[in-house]
Amino acid sequence: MKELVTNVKNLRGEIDIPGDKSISHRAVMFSSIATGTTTVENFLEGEDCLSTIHCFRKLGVEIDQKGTEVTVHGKGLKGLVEPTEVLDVGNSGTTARLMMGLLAGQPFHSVVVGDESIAKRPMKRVTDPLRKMGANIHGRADANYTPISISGSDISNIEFHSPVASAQVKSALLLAALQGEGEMVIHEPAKSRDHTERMLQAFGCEIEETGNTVRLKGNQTLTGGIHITVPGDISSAAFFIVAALIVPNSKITLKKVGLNKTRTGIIDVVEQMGATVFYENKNVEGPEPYADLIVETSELHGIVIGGEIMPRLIDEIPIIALLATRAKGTTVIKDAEELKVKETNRIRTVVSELTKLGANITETDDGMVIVGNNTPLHGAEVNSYGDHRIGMMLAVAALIVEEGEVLLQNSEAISVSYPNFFDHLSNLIS
Ligand SMILES: O=C(O)C1=C[C@@H](OP(=O)(O)O)[C@@H](O)[C@H](O)C1
Ligand SMILES: C=C(OP(=O)(O)O)C(=O)O
Repeated sequence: MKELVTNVKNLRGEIDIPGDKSISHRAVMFSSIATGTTTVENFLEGEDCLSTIHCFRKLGVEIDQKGTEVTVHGKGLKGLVEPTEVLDVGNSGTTARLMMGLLAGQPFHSVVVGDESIAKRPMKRVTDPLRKMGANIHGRADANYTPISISGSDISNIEFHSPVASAQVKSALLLAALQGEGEMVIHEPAKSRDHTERMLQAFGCEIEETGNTVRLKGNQTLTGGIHITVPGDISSAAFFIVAALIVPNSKITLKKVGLNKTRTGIIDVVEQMGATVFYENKNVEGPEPYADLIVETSELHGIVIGGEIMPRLIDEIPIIALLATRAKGTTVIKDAEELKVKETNRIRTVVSELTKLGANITETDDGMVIVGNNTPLHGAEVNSYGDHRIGMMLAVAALIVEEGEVLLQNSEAISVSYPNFFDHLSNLIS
């Protein structure tokens, strides 16, 4: 149980936001299946990305990791070896699903396992289209849940209309398709993050993105020997963006935050609610643009959040819900069913834990309704339920609790995506 800092007077200073989790996973995966030695800078040392490194080591890839610097000695798509142990993805849905796509086309047997939370997360969204491409996959509930076993087979590329806007599904299919015959075409109902597409191009692959559709020809090779700079994770920055907006008299700078358009929904939302985010030192030269963000305390009003923006801010909904408790009027979050299949059912855990702190928040079938008006928050015992984003949201909520103490159970989950979160937070508190 961790006692959280409460009743903070202001936040000041700057933070180097740790590397983007989605890009760090992909940097290790794609450099492992590329030729040559690739170096990665500002890799996220969170547990999820370390799980990806462990899995690729078990597939015979030599990877040197010293803090945020990683060197991957690529094996090429045909150089991976059959693992003699299970591939443990820990708490990482991204690792599980992307690995399934890659392993579907490899000429060996492998087993993907994860923790208690992973064992409840749906894998059919990947299994079903992969089977249509010829994959041989078995697991609990017709391969919906881990442990999942995969016996590699010949892959034929298909045209697929994904029922969900999910970068994990899209990326898993692209990893299988790289090894397949013919052209793969994936249509999504809304555009999901496109880090895979950008990184495949950096490794010399040809991929076409038009609207919500991607096209990739099979039998391509990845040419490594490149250097990848991972920008700061906007999903991690989001906790400090909101903290600065809601703690009185605050002004902070968040350094080198990734600004890929498929991820910046949080900035659109805070601006629609009445805040301004200022940019400095913009860098648009590499495949992933980034800039320093300056955020200060702001007056906010409630809005409706739903539709095409959802994939652009899906991981930020817990912290947006907290922000909405500080806005004038009501905020409605809809079209957020995907939150039910994350590390926890995030609609339920956000509503239950913010209710314990005194917020006026109600669960709906596809999201939540928050009546803001600066409802005072009070002390309580709360729980992350092992979900890193719920833990960080609650630590930010505690900052504005004026009376009583806030105790957080399962705070260690935060190291999944932001191991030095509490150090960064205390650096901003004078
Ligand atoms: O591809 C990725 O790196 C991710 C995609 C999203 O999941 P879905 O693809 O399930 O929407 C996101 O929630 C997750 O944190 C990371
Ligand atoms: C949903 C998340 O990650 P994953 O799906 O990789 O477990 C997240 O980081 O919020």
